[in-house]
Amino acid sequence: MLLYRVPGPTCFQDLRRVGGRVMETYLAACIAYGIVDNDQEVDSVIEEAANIAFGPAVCEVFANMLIFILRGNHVQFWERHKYVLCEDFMRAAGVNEPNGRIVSEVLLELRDKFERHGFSLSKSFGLPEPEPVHIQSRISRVIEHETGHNIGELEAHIAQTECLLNDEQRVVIDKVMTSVEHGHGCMVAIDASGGTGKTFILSHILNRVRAKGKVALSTAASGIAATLLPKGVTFHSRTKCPLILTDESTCTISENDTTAALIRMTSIMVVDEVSMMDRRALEAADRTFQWLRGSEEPFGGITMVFSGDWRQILTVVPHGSHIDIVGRCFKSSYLWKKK
Ligand SMILES: Nc1ncnc2c1ncn2[C@@H]1O[C@H](COP(=O)(O)OP(=O)(O)OP(=O)(O)O)[C@@H](O)[C@H]1O
Repeated sequence: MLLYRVPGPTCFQDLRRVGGRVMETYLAACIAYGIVDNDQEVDSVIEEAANIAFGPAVCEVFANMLIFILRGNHVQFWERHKYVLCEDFMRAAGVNEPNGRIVSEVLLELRDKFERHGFSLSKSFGLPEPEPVHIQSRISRVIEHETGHNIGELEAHIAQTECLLNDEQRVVIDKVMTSVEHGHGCMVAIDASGGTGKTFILSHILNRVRAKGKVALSTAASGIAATLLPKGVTFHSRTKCPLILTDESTCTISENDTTAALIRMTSIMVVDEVSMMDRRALEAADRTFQWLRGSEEPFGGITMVFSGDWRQILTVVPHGSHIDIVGRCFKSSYLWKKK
């Protein structure tokens, strides 16, 4: 709303500037401009969101309200909208009233969103923390998703692709499997032209590691690339890597959350289309994994497989020169010098 009203803002503070005075909140700026009448408008945003979106998306709107708009009255705001936030989770669980588990599910959802921006449920907003028993059950579900594979199906798939592999593909797979089996924590990069079988190799490796009962995380730089990998998700979603990066960034994973538990159990992580990624995202993951796993090895000793084609799209650096773009690519990361 403010972007429509404020001409030529160059920073977020400009959006809150009304007649030379910087208002404390975006809501106060909206009220001063007469765009919204009062706090009730904020309530109606949540109600409107609940009519057109589902659970996690409504939680996203609620979290953004707390982070960017509301100043104070967070607990009352939570109490007023708790039921609406729980509705979708209640439907999924087949219950009519929000119970402890449902409320904890919503709080966990909100906690993830707050942590992405460096906030916490209780310290920043005074909201209750999810009950430990429900945190544990969520951890078990996520871990079950990453470990509960149909071994028979995996083995059949491995047998089918094993005989198709060419010599070059076998060299890469052997190197990676040796690292996983002996816990070497190697960093392996596959750089080859489009259509030469990079994703094919990654899928084969993932299947082989999973068939051995180990945790193999499959990620890619983009959502589309992630759909081509078995149980693939985006790198940002799996590692909770921030969107705005600096050379000191870390991922917003807290010591006791679900992702932390999963990272500690992980033997291998693959990252497809790495050529499109900002090296600082991978360096943030490196720092975070080292801390979570208490190891100074790159990525805390997890075997990492990076795949990409540097002849295709590279990292986007707005208004950047060739030197800036090359400097942001993962090829320029200090991580390669360490290993
Ligand atoms: N050894 C192989 N035997 C049979 N088919 C293969 C082999 N290696 C790759 N393929 C097939 O080749 C096609 C292209 O492979 P793939 O998608 O893995 O390439 P890619 O290098 O990841 O491409 P891009 O860079 O465009 O993502 C796929 O259909 C894959 O199944």
